Amino acid sequence: MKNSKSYSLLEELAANPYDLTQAKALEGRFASMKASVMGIDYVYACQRVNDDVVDALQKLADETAAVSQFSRMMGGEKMNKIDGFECEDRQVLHTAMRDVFDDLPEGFLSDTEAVAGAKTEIAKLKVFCDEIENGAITNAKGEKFKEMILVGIGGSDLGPRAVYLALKAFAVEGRKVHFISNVDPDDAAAVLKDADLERSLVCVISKSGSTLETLTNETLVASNFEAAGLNTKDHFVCVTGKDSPMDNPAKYLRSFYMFDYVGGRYSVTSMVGAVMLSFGIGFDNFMGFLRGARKIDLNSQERDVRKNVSLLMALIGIWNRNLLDHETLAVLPYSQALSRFAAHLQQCDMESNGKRINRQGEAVDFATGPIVWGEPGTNGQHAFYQLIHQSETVVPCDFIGFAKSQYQKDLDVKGTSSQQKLLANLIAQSIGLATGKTSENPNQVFPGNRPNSMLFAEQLTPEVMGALLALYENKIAFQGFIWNINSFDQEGVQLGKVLANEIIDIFTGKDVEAINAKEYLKTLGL
Ligand SMILES: O=P(O)(O)OC[C@H]1O[C@H](O)[C@H](O)[C@@H](O)[C@@H]1O
Repeated sequence: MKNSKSYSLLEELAANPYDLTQAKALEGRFASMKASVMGIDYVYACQRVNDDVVDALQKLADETAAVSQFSRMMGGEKMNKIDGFECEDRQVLHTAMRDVFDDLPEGFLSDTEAVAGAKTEIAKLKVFCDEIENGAITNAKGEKFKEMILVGIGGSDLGPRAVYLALKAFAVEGRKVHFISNVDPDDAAAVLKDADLERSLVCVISKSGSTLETLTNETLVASNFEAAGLNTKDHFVCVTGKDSPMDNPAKYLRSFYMFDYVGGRYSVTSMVGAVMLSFGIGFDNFMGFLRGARKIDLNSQERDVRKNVSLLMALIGIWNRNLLDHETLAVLPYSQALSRFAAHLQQCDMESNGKRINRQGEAVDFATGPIVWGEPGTNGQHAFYQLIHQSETVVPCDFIGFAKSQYQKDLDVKGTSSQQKLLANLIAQSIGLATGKTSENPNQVFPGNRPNSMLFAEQLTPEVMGALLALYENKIAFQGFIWNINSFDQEGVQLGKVLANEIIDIFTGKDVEAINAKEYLKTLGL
């Protein structure tokens, strides 16, 4: 990236980034610095960019062939690899999971085998949902199921949970979904205390079929069902990779499949999200969610960065990370329903781009993925906005807002509705962070030039949620393409697993060296 002509131009422009604090700095920018897709507006007027910077970012995208790499990814080229070294050497085809709408315009051609696999699983799921709905599948007493317990962790929990909470307003009447992810026994105990096991399905999700936490929790939950005299075969469904250690249809009421070319953190639009979401919000709403994601995949094929929203988000992120040297990204949804969206993006972004070597196995000499964090507004304003306004650390922010609430239950208090109060705070924060404020009192100076963007839609519907998810998934992929790193493996999680297994061996009395662990355990009295 750094040896491209466009990068040198960007470095020159970064020497004097647009000053958002100057008088009338924002005038006329909101309309001109806006890219829209599917009724979602991406407003970047409060970023420290001008047209010259955006033109240079376009050149960077072109020089690094970002959009053509995206099409090669969709077409099935093995993008998950490191040349010359042992690696996963896999295709990356999460976009094929939503390329299932024959009425949507043909974009880049998706890998046909992956699309066929997605359609097969979706058809299987539709039958399952109908059988649950019409009572063809019930518990031993002939009662319909009304709860589902999802057992999974990482990509088998974070994305599904974030999307379910985001769309809980569209929940099927009378149905509830619970989540068990942590191996901490209290996580399962709290759910099992509340759930009505007799009326519950359990959806065990593990792509590898070998994740310690999930296998442990499956056994723990199964023991509770058995203790209640319930046959797990009547209640447990499974989502795993074909032929994984968990692939055992005889053991489950139903088995659904995900594929090795769908990374865990990109798997919400595969059966990993589908089974629980279709139960929780209904199959049609799940398909609406998929449709929104597909429409973004089509928009992500635009070569013009002023029209390709996820590419524009990626490039502005690179401008902030590499040219302005800002280390983190705060995702601040002014929507309580998106309470776990930043948590999902932590895995999707940081597990994808928290890398230090490029796709040729060489150390990179620039920063890569940002530290992603965030909480819904207005709550965050009462927690960490002091730092983002006045500390020396500049935190670029992604605001997310909606004109209408999901439930449309509101009340005018002192002349404004709660939604209006929410939006007033959202827009005030975006402007305040950008323009800052001078004062004679040094303690009341707001330096401003805190870059931020706004993603804004009419309402958080299943389709808009699918679009939001894909905007960030595709942004992350574009950044990896431009940085020339492999965004699709996760070697960094292996060391912890190996060390944990060594300590588990100590607990089981096996004779292992593990000097550090033994001294640590002794110090802690364990
Ligand atoms: O779905 P599983 O195979 O159980 O994996 C669950 C998670 O395990 C690890 O943490 C991986 O780094 C994640 O990418 C994955 O989502």
